[in-house]
Amino acid sequence: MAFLKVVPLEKALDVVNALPLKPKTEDVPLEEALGRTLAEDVISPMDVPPFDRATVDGYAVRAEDTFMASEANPVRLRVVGEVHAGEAPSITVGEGESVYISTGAPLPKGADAVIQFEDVERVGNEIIVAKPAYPGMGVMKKGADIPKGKLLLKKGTVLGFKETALLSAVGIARVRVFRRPRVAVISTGNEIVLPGQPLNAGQIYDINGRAVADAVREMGGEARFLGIARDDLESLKALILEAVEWADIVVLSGGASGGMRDLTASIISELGEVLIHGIAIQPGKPTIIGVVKGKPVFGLPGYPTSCLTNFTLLVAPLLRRLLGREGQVRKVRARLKHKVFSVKGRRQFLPVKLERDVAVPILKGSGAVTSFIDADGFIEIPENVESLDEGEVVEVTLFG
Ligand SMILES: Nc1nc2c(c(=O)[nH]1)N[C@H]1C(S)=C(S)[C@@H](COP(=O)(O)OP(=O)(O)OC[C@H]3O[C@@H](n4cnc5c(N)ncnc54)[C@H](O)[C@@H]3O)O[C@H]1N2
Ligand code: MOO
Repeated sequence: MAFLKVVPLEKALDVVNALPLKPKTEDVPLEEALGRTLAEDVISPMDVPPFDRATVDGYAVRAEDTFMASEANPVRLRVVGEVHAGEAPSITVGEGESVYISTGAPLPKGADAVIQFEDVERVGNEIIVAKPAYPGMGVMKKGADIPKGKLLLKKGTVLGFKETALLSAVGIARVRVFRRPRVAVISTGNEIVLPGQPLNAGQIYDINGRAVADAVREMGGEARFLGIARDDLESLKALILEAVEWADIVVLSGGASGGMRDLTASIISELGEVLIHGIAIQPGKPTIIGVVKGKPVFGLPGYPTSCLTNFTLLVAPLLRRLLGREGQVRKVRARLKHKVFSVKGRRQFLPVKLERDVAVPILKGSGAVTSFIDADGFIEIPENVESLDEGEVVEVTLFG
């Protein structure tokens, strides 16, 4: 077991990458697919529209019958029937004929255009056409919207309302998606109280429990907040054991004082194995990565900004792997608003706010929750770099 034997971030990421977690997939009904990630490409099984369809209410005609039509010499066409949306017309439009058609109805055989009713004069059983129609006028061709066989959505796509609309259009009722990774979340500390309860002297509200659980949900995972473990061995042990029964990943945060971090680490090593205890990063040095009953258990620092930065660095990649979204990290380039100094020997992840293409460093420190909340992302300052200059181009990794 490695008690606070600080390792470089690369080593910690290697350990995370080597964790034996594989994405699982499941079929879900379309009405439950919103926010899920596609586990396979979706090809259109049909043409949309499935038939040549009138786009206006009017008269289906053979365009060539109207080519000579003009105000001076209008063409008269006999109306030989009607076709409405939802019907399958058996009627055929012959030379000199037309059929009344409503928007959305299939074009009858023989016809190749629809003239909207405003543009003709109906006299008894005839229409008077004073302007030529052209083939395809007033018609949406079969497959013009979505052709059969088209690649509609790629594996790894997160389904939003546009995507579920597209799936509806082609009649797909079930989709294969990645199973939501299950993350159990535990806060620790005698001073931590759930919002809604009164604060006694020395107490503060739990931020990390809510934040980690909701970050997991926002990413598409399933989170269960198991509560706050008091700083005693048995209470924490019981919660970790409960967590590994259900979860794919367990995330703990905090623990009053350095002593508690050791307590968390010794419980993990008693129940399983501690793989990492201490990473040369700022914030987030006192981070633990362990395994209990085959499930990864992360012990993140108590400071909310440290906790959430390390969630982003270590836990989020694992969630992306399970969600089939590897590599979907958004980065932008920006210019640093002013000079900043860094901690030597630790790689620093400095929260920044973006104002157009300018990155404004947030210097409240990891003890402030607003360091994280006000930030749009963070910049990375290598261990051997002590400062970055005003105007320097930096790469900002965006949160969320
Ligand atoms: N002597 C030293 N003290 C500290 C050092 C150090 O190097 N030497 N490092 C500081 C840094 S950096 C961090 S990060 C923290 C890490 O401490 P722990 O991970 O053991 O966490 P705690 O001590 O429990 O908590 C730190 C801080 O965060 C608050 N906290 C904890 N959990 C929550 C929660 N769920 N929601 C909101 N806030 C939480 C807790 O009350 C503490 O104020 O250690 C520093 N000290
Ligand atoms: O290690 Mo603490 O997480 O620097 O803020």
